[in-house]
Amino acid sequence: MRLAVIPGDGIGQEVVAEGLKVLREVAPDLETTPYDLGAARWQRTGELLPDTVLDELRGHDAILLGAIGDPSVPPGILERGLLLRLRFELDHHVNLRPAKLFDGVRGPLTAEGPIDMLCVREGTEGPYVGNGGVLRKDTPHEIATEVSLNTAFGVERVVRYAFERAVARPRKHLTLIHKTNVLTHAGGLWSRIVEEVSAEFPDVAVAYQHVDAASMFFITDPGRYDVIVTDNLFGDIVTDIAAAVTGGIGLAASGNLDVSGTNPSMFEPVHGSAPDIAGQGIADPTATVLSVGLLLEHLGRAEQAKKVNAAVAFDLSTRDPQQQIRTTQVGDRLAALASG
Ligand SMILES: NC(=O)c1ccc[n+]([C@@H]2O[C@H](COP(=O)([O-])OP(=O)(O)OC[C@H]3O[C@@H](n4cnc5c(N)ncnc54)[C@H](O)[C@@H]3O)[C@@H](O)[C@H]2O)c1
Ligand SMILES: CC(C)[C@H](C(=O)O)[C@@H](O)C(=O)O
Ligand SMILES: [Mg+2]
Repeated sequence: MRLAVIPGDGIGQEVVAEGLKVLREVAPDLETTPYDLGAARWQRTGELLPDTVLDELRGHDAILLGAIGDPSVPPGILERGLLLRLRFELDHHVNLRPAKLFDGVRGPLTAEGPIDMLCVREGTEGPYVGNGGVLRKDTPHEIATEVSLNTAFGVERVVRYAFERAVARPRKHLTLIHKTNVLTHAGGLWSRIVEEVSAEFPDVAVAYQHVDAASMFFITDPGRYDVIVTDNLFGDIVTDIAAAVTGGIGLAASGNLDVSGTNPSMFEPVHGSAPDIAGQGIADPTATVLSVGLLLEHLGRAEQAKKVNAAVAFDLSTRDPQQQIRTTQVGDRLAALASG
């Protein structure tokens, strides 16, 4: 099996090195090919994602990505031209983001009790599609639009995936998060499709919350959530909140999935390139290592994934929260634990 590796920018480089350390311990047969994509390549050559590289990536079984984005590049160039282009071209319609409070991890909340949610964020539509523009530029009457695109096809496939995940979990509970009281066109489509698909999953209890109220409950009562399904932008925002309440963005893993299996799925930490700490060796690589766990699970290597997840769970249960993270030390420890 072949894995493409895109370390990308900032701490992406640092955390991917540690993710690979762990991967090599549990899956030494996985062949890895590094790809130099990101700010440095763009600065050097003006290239973001050449078509030839995209074609090569398609030939892999999966992709591991660190982070994309750099302060030296105007906002959006790398994010849209590289990261989102990968997600769109490879039809990563499910952006899967688990958020679990591991034993031994103290979140910032006073609320007690387990947190174990699985956010199914739509990945190829919504306001992310670039459907907009600017009129009367540089006048006092400038108008900017960013229109959210929601197709019945796109919503149905992500909603169906969320139900399939929910029915396989003990609580069998699914929450749709949207803003149907204001975004009535898109919200109406999402609500209707959830209702329709729910008829095929009578064992799954369905709840609905507006995204503003949900953002509050993520902090006051996160234990109420099991599986969540939501659109691309709401999903981006609530998964950073979910990460914060489960110990921080350094622990949050994700998978961008083409559920049909036509294209390679891509696994990455939820966090970005963190320019504020890049190069200091203090980024937590755990989110990347957990993303490696998701990747192995996706490739049907459940035993190897279990080793990775168990290594993280043990390490987190024994970490001293007062001690400053050293990226390479965490990676070394996780690799040693995973190999045992
Ligand atoms: N998937 C991605 O590649 C991705 C995701 C988010 C942001 N970005 C990009 O990254 C750049 C920076 O964005 P941002 O600052 O809004 O978000 P960010 O996630 O990079 O950083 C937010 C905060 O979290 C901290 N942080 C992030 N990851 C950490 C880790 N592993 N360990 C410890 N602390 C960590 C950072 O130091 C920072 O204080 C931007 O260019 C943005 O577009 C990329
Ligand atoms: C960098 C950006 C395009 C990306 C997103 O919004 O999806 C990031 O915030 C994420 O969560 O992966
Ligand atoms: Mg985000």
